[in-house]
Amino acid sequence: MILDGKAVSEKRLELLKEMIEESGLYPRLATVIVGEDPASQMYVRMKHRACERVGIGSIRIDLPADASTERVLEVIVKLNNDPDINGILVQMPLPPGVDTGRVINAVAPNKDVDGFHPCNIGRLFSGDPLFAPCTPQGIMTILEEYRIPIAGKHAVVIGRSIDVGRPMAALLLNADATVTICHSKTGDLKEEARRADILVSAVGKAKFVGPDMVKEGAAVIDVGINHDEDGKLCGDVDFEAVKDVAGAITPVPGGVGPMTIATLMENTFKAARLETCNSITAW
Ligand SMILES: Nc1nc2c(c(=O)[nH]1)N[C@@H](CN(C=O)c1ccc(C(=O)N[C@@H](CCC(=O)O)C(=O)O)cc1)CN2
Repeated sequence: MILDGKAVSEKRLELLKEMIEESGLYPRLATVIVGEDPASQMYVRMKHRACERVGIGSIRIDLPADASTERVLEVIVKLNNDPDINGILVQMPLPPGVDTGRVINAVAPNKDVDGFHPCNIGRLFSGDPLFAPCTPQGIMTILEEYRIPIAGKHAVVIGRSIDVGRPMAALLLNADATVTICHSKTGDLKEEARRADILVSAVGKAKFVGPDMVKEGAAVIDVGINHDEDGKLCGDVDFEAVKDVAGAITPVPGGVGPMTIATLMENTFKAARLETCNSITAW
């Protein structure tokens, strides 16, 4: 079975549009992009288009590639204090001259719709998430939509990044999976992967996951954004070789990517709702 992330994202965006209309709220997202990286520029454009589609207002702040960390922080502090802004997204990766950690820590946790702030990561790991990072949360939505069982299953996450691998593991754990995180120093990665009922690959290497790493019938989730030898977009999984072994598999494109954006929209609506009902004082 192909897990069609594009179709799920379309469905979720339509539902969200109705929910926003019914709420009478007008959520607002600010994006901050530093530099001219073409892929980042495209993702930010996609995010603003999605905002327009569902009824979220958005502003975009462009900074030059040579912007200092202090300049980026200045922009974030202003957005934190702007009562008209519910969500703040700083497009990643930042140029090497900008201190990513300081930037992430500067975003107000209640506006952190990317879920990268340590407070949000901490809440996620404590089993009480507020904003979970969009890519792993989007994957949970795909699994839920296709009714892939998680509780009691063995999930293996390949990759331990703070934006995907670690939060993915926390979300799966919160859903009662038994979770293994694998990384570059894992002894026998193939053997670990082969034990997975749910295998998530967030490595960033084309064709990293082959059929010999997949248990018959497993759900295989591909987070990779790579290009093959012909320059064509592809994931970490050798899709053609794995699809007949896996019970379910996400394609690239059309799998996890669109869910990242749909989840960002959902998180932004959540931020607006939380502000309205003032429940955020729990911070
Ligand atoms: N601040 C953030 N930065 C980044 C995030 C993030 O969640 N927050 N994730 C990625 C990039 N990303 C969103 O920012 C993203 C990547 C891919 C897609 C997507 O829909 N891809 C399409 C293919 C598009 C194409 O033609 O290349 C697909 O997979 O079908 C959306 C968002 C890193 N940075």
